[in-house]
Amino acid sequence: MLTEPSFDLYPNKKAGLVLANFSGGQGKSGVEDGPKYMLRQGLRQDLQELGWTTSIEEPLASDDYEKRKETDTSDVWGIVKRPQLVGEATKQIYESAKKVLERGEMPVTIGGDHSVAIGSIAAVFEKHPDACVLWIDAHADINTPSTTDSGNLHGCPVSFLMGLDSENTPPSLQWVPKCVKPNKIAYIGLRDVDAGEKRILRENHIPAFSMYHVDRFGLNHVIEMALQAINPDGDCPIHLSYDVDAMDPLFVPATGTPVRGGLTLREGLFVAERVAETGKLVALDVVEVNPTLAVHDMHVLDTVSAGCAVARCALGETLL
Ligand SMILES: NC(=[NH2+])NCCC[C@H](N)C(=O)O
Ligand SMILES: [Mn+2]
Ligand SMILES: [Mn+2]
Repeated sequence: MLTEPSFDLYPNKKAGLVLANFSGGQGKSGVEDGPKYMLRQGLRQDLQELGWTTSIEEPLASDDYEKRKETDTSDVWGIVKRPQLVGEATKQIYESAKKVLERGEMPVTIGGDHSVAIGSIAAVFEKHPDACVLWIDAHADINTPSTTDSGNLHGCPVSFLMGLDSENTPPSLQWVPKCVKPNKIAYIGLRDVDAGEKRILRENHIPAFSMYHVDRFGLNHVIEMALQAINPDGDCPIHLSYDVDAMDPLFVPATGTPVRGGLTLREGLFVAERVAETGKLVALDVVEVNPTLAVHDMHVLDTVSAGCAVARCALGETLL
């Protein structure tokens, strides 16, 4: 018995694909090609077959961010790499996601590295201040400019959205609204969390479920606990920010920071299906697909298909 998912916020089933072809939040190139590969894999047709009308936004089309990433070596702020580039790109993504929301469409942001969620989440909270975030990831991405070891901003988006350590926010990211409260974000899939991040999670009492919790309680129960923590009455819009590295590299090999011991492909899709079932999905990010890092074609296909499947499941694909 399968229930046809309803999408309370989008009764007309309209979605806007925000192509966030951006790699500046980390060092490796190739993740900017995620959107291109996922579209080539048929993502747009897939969603249309599920009954969604889709539009496309290309917020980064007017500037060559990849070129600037290669050439502008002066874009640093202490240890933080490319704050100017990330600040500008995420602002563009924010503007596009806002347009999509204003048209009554669901922003489906296709990365790109996970820094792009700064833009999509900022836009969602502006329109829906009561929203909550489910962050599916091997990583917490909650480093601040003071705690980051890598200086990569894809490891920091949550800290900016929460306004943590805001006196150390690079000027180019000071536009980011401090919109996410600690009881409005939950994590599932964590297994590579930096020491400073663990401290932040603990001090702010952020509900964070690692792979240990998935094994201890089972994924179904973990999802219920996560939703209960951030959305106890079940009536808040849910932003699903999905880093494909939450799934095990066996299933999703072509990603920049793979960590073994992750969710199976089925578990990864179940999370998205369960969120669809709530009827409260307000926005989706699918990030960190990096086709360049595949060592053979099968890796590309596995990773890109997994990313597309996450989007289909979140937007209501059922297993009839
Ligand atoms: N979105 C990601 N894949 N993030 C990985 C972050 C890794 C590490 N914690 C860092 O700060 O650099
Ligand atoms: Mn990750
Ligand atoms: Mn991430």
